[in-house]
Amino acid sequence: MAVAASIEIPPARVLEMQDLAAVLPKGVRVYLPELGTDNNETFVAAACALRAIGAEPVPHLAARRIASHAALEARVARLASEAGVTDVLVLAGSPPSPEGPFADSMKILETGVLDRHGITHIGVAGHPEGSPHFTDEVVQNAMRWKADFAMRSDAEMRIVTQFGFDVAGMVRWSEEIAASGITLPVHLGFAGPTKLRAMLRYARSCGVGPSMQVLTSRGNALLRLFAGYAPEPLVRELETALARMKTGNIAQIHLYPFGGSERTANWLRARGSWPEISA
Ligand SMILES: NC(=O)C1=CN([C@@H]2O[C@H](COP(=O)(O)OP(=O)(O)OC[C@H]3O[C@@H](n4cnc5c(N)ncnc54)[C@H](O)[C@@H]3O)[C@@H](O)[C@H]2O)C=CC1
Ligand SMILES: Nc1nc(=O)c2c([nH]1)NC[C@@H]1CN(c3ccc(C(=O)N[C@@H](CCC(=O)O)C(=O)O)cc3)CN21
Repeated sequence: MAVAASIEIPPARVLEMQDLAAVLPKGVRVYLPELGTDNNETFVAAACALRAIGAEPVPHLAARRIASHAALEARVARLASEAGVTDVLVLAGSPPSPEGPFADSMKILETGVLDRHGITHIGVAGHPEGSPHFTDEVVQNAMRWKADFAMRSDAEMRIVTQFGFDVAGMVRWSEEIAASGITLPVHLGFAGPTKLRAMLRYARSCGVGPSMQVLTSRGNALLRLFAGYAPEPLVRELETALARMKTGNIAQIHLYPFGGSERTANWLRARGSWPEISA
């Protein structure tokens, strides 16, 4: 069976899209990344547009980009009250040093602000292949902290991973965290079908490194130089693995289209990852 999928589309792009309802099915989670370029107005408008077609807006809250407690409160309050947002993804965010009082996702979670505004679902980041920005120990401690927070919190939490290309590694990592007692569902990140050049540029800027070797070793199937990058073989490989897995923590996949939102959406629909979820 086709694995279910969510998608990530920058808020400004959501507002530009001509016929959202034709591109996105009801019930699908649409993450709104914080790229440091969109203000509250744009985030709220994009979340409202998604809500209006029956999709589930999931704005990112990037800790390092939030200037103050008041700014955090204002963003969450508006998203919740004006767009009915109940689901967010809390991340460190890209800046190497914080712009305000929040250095990491934990600092946001512990404010209680999400709870106060009726956020019932929270995603946090997972890093199956580590990151050049921090050590494995740092990321493991963070994962443990997030799992402990999930036990204290009323919100339903999940792990959303950075995109990668090494499916065997992602599956192994998911099994390892389950074995270590972290029972949160995992949504595995993949780059959507897009221009090769765009995908490579983002992989570089997002610090996706080790699993890039899979791309070169798998050659033609993934990297069709003229057609671009196609994730279908990786997602097929995941579906085969899922059918055999004992731990059931891999709940779905999350797509990063990097400029190819419609293309990613059309591919997900065509492959059966987007059955229409009735309201
Ligand atoms: N959908 C998306 O946009 C995704 C983005 N990411 C990115 O992965 C990075 C890590 O984020 P999280 O796992 O949410 O971290 P986090 O906020 O959960 O923090 C975990 C630990 O890593 C440290 N840390 C995080 N970023 C750091 C950096 N740039 N330099 C040094 N230490 C750092 C924190 O201080 C903390 O100890 C962020 O840049 C985030 O934006 C990861 C997954 C998905
Ligand atoms: N460490 C890290 N930092 C990040 O900023 C980051 C990650 N990881 N992981 C993935 C997410 C998703 N990111 C992005 C980055 C750019 C666009 C973006 O600007 N898209 C435009 C232009 C695309 C193009 O290059 O053509 C769009 O219109 O979709 C979307 C998502 C950045 N993200």
